[in-house]
Amino acid sequence: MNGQRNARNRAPQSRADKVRRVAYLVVRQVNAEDGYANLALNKALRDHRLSGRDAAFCTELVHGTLRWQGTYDAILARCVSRPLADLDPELLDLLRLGAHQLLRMRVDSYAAVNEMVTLTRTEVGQSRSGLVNAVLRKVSQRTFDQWIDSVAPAVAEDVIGHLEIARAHPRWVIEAFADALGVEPGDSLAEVAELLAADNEPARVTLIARPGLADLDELVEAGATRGRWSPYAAVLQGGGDPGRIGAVATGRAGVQDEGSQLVALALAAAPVEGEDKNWLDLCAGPGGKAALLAALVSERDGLLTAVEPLPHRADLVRSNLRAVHGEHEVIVGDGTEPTWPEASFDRVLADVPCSGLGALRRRPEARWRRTPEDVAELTPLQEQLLDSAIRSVRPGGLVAYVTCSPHLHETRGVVEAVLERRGDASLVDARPYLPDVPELGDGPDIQLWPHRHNTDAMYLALIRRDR
Ligand SMILES: C[S@@+](CC[C@H](N)C(=O)[O-])C[C@H]1O[C@@H](n2cnc3c(N)ncnc32)[C@H](O)[C@@H]1O
Repeated sequence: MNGQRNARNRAPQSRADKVRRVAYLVVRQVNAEDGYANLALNKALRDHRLSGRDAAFCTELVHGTLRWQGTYDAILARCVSRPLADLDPELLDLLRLGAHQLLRMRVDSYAAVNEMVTLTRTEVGQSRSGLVNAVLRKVSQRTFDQWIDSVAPAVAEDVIGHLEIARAHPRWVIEAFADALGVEPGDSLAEVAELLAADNEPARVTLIARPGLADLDELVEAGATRGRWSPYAAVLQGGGDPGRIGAVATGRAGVQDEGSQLVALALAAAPVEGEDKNWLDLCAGPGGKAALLAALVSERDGLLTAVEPLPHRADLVRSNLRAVHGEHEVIVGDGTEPTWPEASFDRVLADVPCSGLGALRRRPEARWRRTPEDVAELTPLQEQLLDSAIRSVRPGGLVAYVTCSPHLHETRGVVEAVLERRGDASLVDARPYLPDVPELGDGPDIQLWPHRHNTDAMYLALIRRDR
């Protein structure tokens, strides 16, 4: 134990050593404490003052290792003589980091093995470095594709089992995606495979020039390129810190996936008869869609009410709304227990808490952490929130039910159950309100996809309250 503590205090040898050590500490934190990779990584980059190429290398190490964890575990299981569950978790994370460098990064094998052996020595002790050396040397003897051929089931025997390893997604997630894409038993899974590949690419940083507050040209001048369908979207090619752009720093612009912009724009574009000044965002935190809706309703001389139960997320909503004209209200409260009279609003957004299976590009660890039970636990709340949204809208008004998950239990399952139970609201075809966006499906609802639209897999159902 003392040896370990002393070893930990030893200063890392070189720059590359230092970056690998930071990546190891982040992966450890994520796996040991159920941490969020993005939060832990950003903090570590700041604390250790890593920037530029070092930050990029560290990010790829952390994100890649976590994203491909299931695949690396299948490969490592072939290279370690005992069950992986019997290894110290620290050692397993070091091996995963080594496997990622050897199989999916252009790191020289000799350097990758040596650096990981040195890191093992300083982080867990000399006695384990021999095992890391031996295992990583075995890993380095094959390419990624050769390992997949060796450890994944053959496509002809078990195509989902093959994708599970070759594309690093749990079986239940692949099955849920296949269902949502309408794949029938016996159909090809080629499109599912495309989707899984898209999930393994980091998402681009997309910005929004909030309507009436910032001009898209401002973002373009700062190096972004125009989005494809949202008139307010711009993509920061090559990433970079959006906070350096003045319009983002002041809240006139923000960071928001184009899919997230599109579903809010569809809600705003669909016609309602009569007054159109009171809009509600029932699940508002952190406030990306709230800021867009508030900017749009301000242009109609109306106001947005935003509801969020978690105080720190309600603060984020306030911050996102800070540049928008008008006295928009943020209520810290539970959307299932309205403090406002029934039928108070002309338009309501219910962007409900969900499994997030549509945003796996952004959260590298999430796919291994989520379970089918999470989905089952969320659907009653999703139904209550949709029910509350319909109660809150006036007859003739519109509700947008939105998830960043394509899982059918969270999307159509919830909508069908609530509409059937209530009997006073009906689906509106949402597709005409995103006229330029291709491949929206058979309607009346809309499902966006990373592999088709290069957005998160956002789902939208537009619902009109009939009476
Ligand atoms: C998918 S996020 C919303 C994202 C947001 N619309 C945006 O674009 O930034 C769902 C939000 O619902 C909140 N939430 C959870 N339970 C809720 C409840 N009972 N009523 C209202 N909001 C709830 C969560 O805290 C979370 O902030």
